[in-house]
Amino acid sequence: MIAGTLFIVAAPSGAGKTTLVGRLMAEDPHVQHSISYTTRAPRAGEQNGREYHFIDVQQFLAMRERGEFAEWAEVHDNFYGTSRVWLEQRMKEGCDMLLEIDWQGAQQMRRQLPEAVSIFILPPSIAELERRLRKRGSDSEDVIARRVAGALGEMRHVHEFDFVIINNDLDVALGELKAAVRASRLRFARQRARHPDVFRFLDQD
Ligand SMILES: Nc1nc2c(ncn2[C@@H]2O[C@H](COP(=O)(O)OP(=O)(O)O)[C@@H](O)[C@H]2O)c(=O)[nH]1
Ligand SMILES: Nc1ncnc2c1ncn2[C@@H]1O[C@H](COP(=O)(O)OP(=O)(O)O)[C@@H](O)[C@H]1O
Repeated sequence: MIAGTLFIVAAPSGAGKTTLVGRLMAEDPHVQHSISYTTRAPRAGEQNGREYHFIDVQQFLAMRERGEFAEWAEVHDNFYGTSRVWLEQRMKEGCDMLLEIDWQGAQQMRRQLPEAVSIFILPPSIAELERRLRKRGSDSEDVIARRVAGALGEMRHVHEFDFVIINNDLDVALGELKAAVRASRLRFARQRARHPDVFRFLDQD
């Protein structure tokens, strides 16, 4: 059976995960980014089907009801979810998949695929996190305040992750992310050879 590795990247809003993942994808053609569904409004410059599939709450709840999400969560008053069909299809084809999801989604994915590799990105400090959210210029003051207030609660889940990367210097953090991906691929290939039964998630129809 051919199966890819599942990478989960989580971080508080503003830590730099989108920037880091974007750089990783540009350099590593073997990893595919799953495009989540969200009820959040698109930011300036975001395109439907590129950063996210933007849908309304009714559509999201209907998809959730039909079991179409491999995982979903409510984060900062918006719903986010990963398409189950898309994820399973790509992984069965042998693609390495990367999910940029929050800690709640990470917990749900680990229950289904304990071999998933999870990476948590930390900002150097809360003050720097706030500066980065301001610098990004995509959110109102009210939204920034809510994201900063939520960051500590999200960071309490850091110990649940396999790798922790502090995104202080971007190039250093990218190097660590690439090293984590490389190490996990090797470990995953060895595990898969020894314990094919643990990949039952990929065998479900
Ligand atoms: N559980 C889950 N969380 C998601 C998903 N997509 C995005 N998120 C998380 O939702 C949070 C907010 O994302 P977003 O609105 O894009 O803001 P940003 O993190 O500041 O770029 C982040 O923690 C994301 O990782 C998803 O499909 N599932
Ligand atoms: N290492 C870094 N040093 C300084 N600024 C950074 C760094 N990494 C990301 N940023 C900037 O911080 C802001 C938030 O980054 P982003 O990738 O959107 O975060 P997230 O996806 O985690 O919310 C962006 O303006 C980005 O350019």
